[in-house]
Amino acid sequence: MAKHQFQTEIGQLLKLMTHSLYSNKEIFIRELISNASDALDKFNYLSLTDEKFKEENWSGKISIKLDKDDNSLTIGDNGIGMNEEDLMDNLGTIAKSGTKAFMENLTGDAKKDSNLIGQFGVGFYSVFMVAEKVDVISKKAGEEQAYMFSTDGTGEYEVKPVTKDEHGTVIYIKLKEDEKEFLDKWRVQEVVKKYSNHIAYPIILNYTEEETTGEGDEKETKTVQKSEQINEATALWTLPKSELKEEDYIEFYKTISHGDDEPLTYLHNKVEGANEFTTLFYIPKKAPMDLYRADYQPGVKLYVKRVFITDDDKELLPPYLRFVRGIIDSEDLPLNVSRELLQENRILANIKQNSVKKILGAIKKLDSEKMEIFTEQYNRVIKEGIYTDHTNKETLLGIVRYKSSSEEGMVSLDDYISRGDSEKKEIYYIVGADEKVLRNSPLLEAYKKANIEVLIMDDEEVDSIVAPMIGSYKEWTFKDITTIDAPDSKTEEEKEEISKEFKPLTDKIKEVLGDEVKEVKISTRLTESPSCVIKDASDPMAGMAAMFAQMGQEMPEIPLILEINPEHEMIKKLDKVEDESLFNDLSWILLDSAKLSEGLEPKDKGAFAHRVASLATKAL
Ligand SMILES: Nc1ncnc2c1ncn2[C@@H]1O[C@H](COP(=O)(O)OP(=O)(O)OP(=O)(O)O)[C@@H](O)[C@H]1O
Repeated sequence: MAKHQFQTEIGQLLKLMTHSLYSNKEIFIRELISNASDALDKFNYLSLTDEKFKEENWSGKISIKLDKDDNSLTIGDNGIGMNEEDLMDNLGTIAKSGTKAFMENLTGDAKKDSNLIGQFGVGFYSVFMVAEKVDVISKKAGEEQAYMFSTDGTGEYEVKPVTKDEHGTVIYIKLKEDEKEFLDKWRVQEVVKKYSNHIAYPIILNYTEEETTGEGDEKETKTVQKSEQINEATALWTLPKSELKEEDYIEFYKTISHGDDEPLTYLHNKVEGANEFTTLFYIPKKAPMDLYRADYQPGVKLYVKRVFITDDDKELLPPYLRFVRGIIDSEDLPLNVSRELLQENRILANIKQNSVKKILGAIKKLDSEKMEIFTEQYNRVIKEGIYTDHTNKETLLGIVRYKSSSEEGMVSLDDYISRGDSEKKEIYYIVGADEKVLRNSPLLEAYKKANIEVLIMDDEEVDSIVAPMIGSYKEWTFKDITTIDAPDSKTEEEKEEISKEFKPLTDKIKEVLGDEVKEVKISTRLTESPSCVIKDASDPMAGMAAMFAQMGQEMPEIPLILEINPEHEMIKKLDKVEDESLFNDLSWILLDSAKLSEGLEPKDKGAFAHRVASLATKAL
């Protein structure tokens, strides 16, 4: 018999499970039933679409057997089953994306780790919280040979051929001494009812009971085998909303998410008419671990008339809604709809469109406390949606939140608008990587002085691409404050006059800085700082910067314009400096310190430091 080593990550996971960081041991039943139900779904589909698997009288069921004498619990299904390779691939390794990240996040802090496990969903391995030894006996539908996968959860497993009549899987669990509660009929029934009541297949509990018959001398006690169905066996989403309680939805969510968290919100809709379908969607409280992985696992399952079709179609919802979990069940799609052609299917396109509207509607309706959680977890993917989903852009703009120069926390665009100038209808923003740098940017000074709110977009990677293409929201135009004239109270004539007055000075600074700046001009946007740099919005490259960033290429250098504050002491004095080398040093310092305030680097950091030191010495 071949012995195999578990993949390293599984070894770690098993250790965690056997030491049971997870307070909720009963969930192993939920996980095994959920796997059985998936296996039944898969066979059900085959039996309806593939001649080879059309069996007379097949009806999927899950059985649970309790054996007190043997101290064991067995869970079986007559589903798709696994062959030798499947057993090793599915149970001996974890292919699931995000596993590595999950393992890396483990800290050894039991409380934190158990939360993480809840989020990760441990599936089959949860059995090791209660098992001393596990045998998985399985026969794949359409194949002759059955196999047994055995392990005691200590790092090794064995696989050997065995005999088994029916296709499907039987999991024999030898319970640890102190886990006898799971041999109790009532306890198991309670757990099944709690989590798996609405699994679509019947769950049959087999157990023994002492039965006494007769009276007096005739009295006889016998152990009798009993068998009863302990769940409702109706898919939850097929039931009318009026029959379902919040806790039903929550427990069902735990089953499909394999976690212990409650969802942030859920929405259940039955659509009737030309196209009939039911959707049940959940928004998790915590973003899935693989949210930013290209190989993320989609969270929505497609059913056709209650027959499972796929859980691996990334097109059921737009990619930016990849955090949504749930079910789409269509009455109109053909059962044998080709999975490759799903994308082009008009019925499905219609369902998708409707689903997106419903999901976004539900998000918009979240109360402020839940919205805060939502923003924390999903703001970034909502921005992705703004960029990619033109149909729903306006709704998504109603959901996205930004930091603000005048308000605490995250603000909505609607709130911004309610505080803004309804004549001008402009939404001001500044993008950069560092919130602190942005908040202290000299470019903000004039806005602060004029009491104008500016959105602080500090998720540069995303915002620098998304913000410039927003255009407008509710007819309010987005304006990047680094590329527009600042608000001020001076008239054009006044500005011209000051510019003229300072022209000799700005010309002289430009001469010193040469090609480092495109232009030096007088600023009306500054109140406290002597200078600032802005990007030249008229440069064709400025408009293309977002495109470069999106293609993952380095941004082309956009020429900078140096603006100086004519009211500032330094500028007033600089106008009178006659010492040429001092004038040069001060000109460079004006530019380099302005760059630093915007999070940009001086061209020659050494020279900058040297100039500052030499000036400081002079000042002493
Ligand atoms: N009863 C079963 N019948 C057939 N295949 C099974 C059965 N139980 C498990 N498997 C296979 O083993 C794989 C691993 O199961 P496991 O519960 O660890 O993870 P999962 O179900 O894929 O993930 P998650 O539990 O997070 O959904 C399953 O994807 C499935 O292919």
